[in-house]
Amino acid sequence: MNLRLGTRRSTLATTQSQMVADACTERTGRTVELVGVTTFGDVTKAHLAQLGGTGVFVSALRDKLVEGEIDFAVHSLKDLPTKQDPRFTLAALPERHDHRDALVGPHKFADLPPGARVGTGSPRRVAMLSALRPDLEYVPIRGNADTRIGKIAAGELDAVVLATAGLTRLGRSGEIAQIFEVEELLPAPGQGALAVECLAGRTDLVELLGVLDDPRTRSAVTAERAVLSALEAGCAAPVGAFAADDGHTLNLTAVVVSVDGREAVRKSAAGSPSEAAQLGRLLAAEMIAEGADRLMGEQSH
Ligand SMILES: NCc1[nH]cc(CCC(=O)O)c1CC(=O)O
Repeated sequence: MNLRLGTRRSTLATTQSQMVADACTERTGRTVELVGVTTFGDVTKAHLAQLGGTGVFVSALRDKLVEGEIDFAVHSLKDLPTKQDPRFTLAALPERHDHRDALVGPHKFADLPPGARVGTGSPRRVAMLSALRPDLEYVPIRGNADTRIGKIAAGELDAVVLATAGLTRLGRSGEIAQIFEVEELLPAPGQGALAVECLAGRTDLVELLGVLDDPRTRSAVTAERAVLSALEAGCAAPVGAFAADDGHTLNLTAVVVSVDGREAVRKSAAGSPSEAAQLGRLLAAEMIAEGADRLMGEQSH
């Protein structure tokens, strides 16, 4: 019997889901059918920061898992709330794509003239880019990559900032003017990684889908998300984190930035990949001791 894979209907989401479906068929021999699901995040026009950013793209897919209308779902990991929901399990975290953020538009970031308009819906991107170029105008935008990039041609914006992974999956990496290095712009925790989720009780599926899991991706994003969770920050908070697992050591860096980009608490730590969650929690505790929660607190009201 076909496996039913639930996916948001955006081009990026269906492209990502089809990639997972193809890998699943290739490795298990099972046929996978994509089932489109509309989520609240897809239909609301509100800015993510107003929505809190967490779960608006996820809950409708999870409802379909519970109702048995789909067997598993593919999310962008960075859209998945860090709060554990015991009904579900991450059966696989496939090998991560590029984790970095990209600038789309005719100019490199340093060449944008003062006052140039840069479109992004992410408080994290605004805070970190403001630290580099406080003289630019950061414009909140919503919608899919096509809509956002279209605003440049329409003359509404001079540039937009999007995830490299999303652009690459959409076949639009040719439009990237610059990829920001993590030293300039630390990515969202889990950015570039996909999450293959099913009901925790479906042990048959957990085992079958486990063939798609990449252990180094899992340890890295586990540490990144542990930082986010320990800071009690949502997906829309100005928190960046990136970890790399070379097979022996997990190297983690995280930052909390004030909205205006003027203050930041940035720290790094290294540890065993098998203790990724603890590494993230310990680093978050050190960051809070250095005032990260004060910066976080400023966001909350
Ligand atoms: N809801 C936004 C979102 N969620 C995941 C991605 C990119 C793909 C990824 O991180 O895997 C994006 C778009 C963006 O940040 O440009």
